[in-house]
Amino acid sequence: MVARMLFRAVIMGPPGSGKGTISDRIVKNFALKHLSSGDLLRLNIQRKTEIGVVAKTYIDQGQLVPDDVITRLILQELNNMGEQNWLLDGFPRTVPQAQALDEAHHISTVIDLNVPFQTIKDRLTARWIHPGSGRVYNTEFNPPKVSGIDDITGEPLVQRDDDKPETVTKRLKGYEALTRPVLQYYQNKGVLQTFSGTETNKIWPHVQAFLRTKLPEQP
Ligand SMILES: Nc1nc2c(ncn2[C@@H]2O[C@H](COP(=O)(O)OP(=O)(O)O)[C@@H](O)[C@H]2O)c(=O)[nH]1
Ligand SMILES: Nc1ncnc2c1ncn2[C@@H]1O[C@H](COP(=O)(O)OP(=O)(O)O)[C@@H](O)[C@H]1O
Repeated sequence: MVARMLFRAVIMGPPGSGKGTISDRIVKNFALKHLSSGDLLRLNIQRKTEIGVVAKTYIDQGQLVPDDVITRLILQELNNMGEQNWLLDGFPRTVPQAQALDEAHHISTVIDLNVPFQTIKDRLTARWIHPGSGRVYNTEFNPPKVSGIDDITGEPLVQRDDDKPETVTKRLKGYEALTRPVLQYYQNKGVLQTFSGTETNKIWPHVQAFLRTKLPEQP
């Protein structure tokens, strides 16, 4: 029997580069499961789990959560997902995380969103999220139908504590120091696909065309 090739992909890019927005479009067009480390951490914070309490102290400071904490959380979640195609968003963010992921799974594709930092700073102050689902809005780019209210549930939207301008600057510095080397790591493995631009609507068709070469599109 021939084993079915599973699609195991990662989407990377600085905070606010559009990983969540593009992941949503990917999930709507292709059959795969999306796992966002940020959403998972925020869920743990909301539920006040042990991991959530620890993670919050780092996230609110604009720092990365320690490698061992996030790696355990994500690898466990991937195990629960079993034999499915998946897209990991926000993990790995350091070389040790990428190495730990490699030991557990073969990653065939890494989508890198290369968006200039100035573009990002402007976007993040206008970001609003629905904490229950992780749905993301932007007061300019994709505003909710009713200001401050989630389109689907009617529940209130919130701004993320870590989207304050000074915290965003810290997160971007952390990205340069700790996450940029991960791009090199995947480049060396020959799996990195970089998509550059300042607008999601212009980047998305290129990502979609690329994925069509890898996965069947859903009707
Ligand atoms: N102005 C503008 N905002 C965008 C664009 N693409 C995404 N956004 C918004 O920018 C913010 C960051 O996007 P998100 O997908 O959350 O990025 P992530 O942090 O990489 O997951 C959100 O508020 C999005 O709605 C775009 O092309 N233009
Ligand atoms: N792989 C990870 N390693 C360490 N910390 C993480 C990781 N993923 C998320 N975090 C923490 O959660 C915060 C929010 O993550 P995320 O929602 O992915 O941010 P963004 O979408 O803006 O890049 C990060 O700033 C970081 O503190």
